[in-house]
Amino acid sequence: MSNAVRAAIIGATGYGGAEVIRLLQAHPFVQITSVISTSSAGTPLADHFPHLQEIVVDILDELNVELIAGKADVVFLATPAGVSAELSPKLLAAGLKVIDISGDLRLKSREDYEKWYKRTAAPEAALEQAVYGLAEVFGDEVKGSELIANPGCYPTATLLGLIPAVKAGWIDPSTIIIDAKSGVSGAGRGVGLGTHYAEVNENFSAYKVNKHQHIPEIEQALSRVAGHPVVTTFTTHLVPMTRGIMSTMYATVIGEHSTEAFTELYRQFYEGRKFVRVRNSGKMPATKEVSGSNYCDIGFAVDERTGRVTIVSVIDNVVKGAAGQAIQNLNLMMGWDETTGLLFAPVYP
Ligand SMILES: NC(=O)C1=CN([C@@H]2O[C@H](COP(=O)(O)OP(=O)(O)OC[C@H]3O[C@@H](n4cnc5c(N)ncnc54)[C@H](OP(=O)(O)O)[C@@H]3O)[C@@H](O)[C@H]2O)C=CC1
Ligand SMILES: CC(=O)N[C@@H](CCC(=O)OP(=O)(O)O)C(=O)O
Repeated sequence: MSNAVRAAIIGATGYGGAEVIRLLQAHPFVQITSVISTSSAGTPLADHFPHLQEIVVDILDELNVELIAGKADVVFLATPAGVSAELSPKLLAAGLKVIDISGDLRLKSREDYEKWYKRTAAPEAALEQAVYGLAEVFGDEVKGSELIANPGCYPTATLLGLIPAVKAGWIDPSTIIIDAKSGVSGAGRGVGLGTHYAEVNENFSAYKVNKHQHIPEIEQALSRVAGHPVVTTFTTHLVPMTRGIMSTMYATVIGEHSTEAFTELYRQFYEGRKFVRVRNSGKMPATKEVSGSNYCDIGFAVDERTGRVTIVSVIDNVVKGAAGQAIQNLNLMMGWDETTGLLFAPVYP
């Protein structure tokens, strides 16, 4: 691969970083040239993730911008909130393309970021430059860009499920309620009481109610599409499973639109976009049916009795909700087919 794009992954010892590495191993135009850790530099990646045995470079590098610029063309940041806000401007200044999987560059308003993330926001210039990489909706802006704010896992499932209906004016945005559930890998690899086996197994809990950092991200995108400010109710739940997000959304239908009509509207909206699969009329998707893949599957049911539609959208949080969509965005940035290296079936059962 002499003309391959050289990729570095920061946060390689975490779930998102490991998934970027797993997927890039099979990418025909990308070569991994650096896997980076702040806590374990000098040790083999396989000590942390024995499933990643055969990558070309397997000793973890330290985090050093000059070192990265000498080895790579593009950098994936799979790092906790706060890291990219400081690091991305330095990586860009060193001539690198940056794909940030964290939430640091998604909100255009510094004030919103500081309110919801409770951290110092990235510099204004970086926020202005960052393109929100919801590939199936804003993919045209991703093409040729240098800095991508990869969408959050919940916003990916939710926005892909809502945007066509909002854009068409078929649902009243002020009535939207989003009921979302995630598997535990969404919380990352770090240990904590909230993800302890005995706390999560055989349990089902709501968390961060009205406080979740993805609320402003969802509202920002819906407002942009609707053309006026939209606020929503968004509740997240932790499910005792490893991967997967299901976002169940309710809204009042404007006008007369059947389940079949919604199905057709979404099929037209996502025509030619391989990673969104609209289920046959009235059929609902399940998380296992997208597990390990870059697909987002969507189903609908209009209730004529209440005048509301129920929209169910599922993704794998680590793939379409993070690493897979990040690589889809790299494909778009580079002018490659967006599906390059990503067209594999889900793992089932
Ligand atoms: N898990 C998921 O499903 C999704 C996660 N995200 C976001 O992606 C990011 C990564 O998530 P995830 O992989 O789950 O988290 P993990 O906790 O599993 O991994 C994060 C990694 O970041 C590294 N890190 C920690 N501090 C620093 C630092 N100061 N500088 C550089 N690297 C650091 C750590 O590695 P080391 O200590 O070795 O440097 C760690 O392995 C987060 O912002 C998360 O919110 C987004 C969508 C979905
Ligand atoms: C199950 C679980 O805890 N999920 C995490 C998802 C975090 C995430 O992806 O955070 P950013 O998108 O903001 O980077 C959460 O709800 O906070």
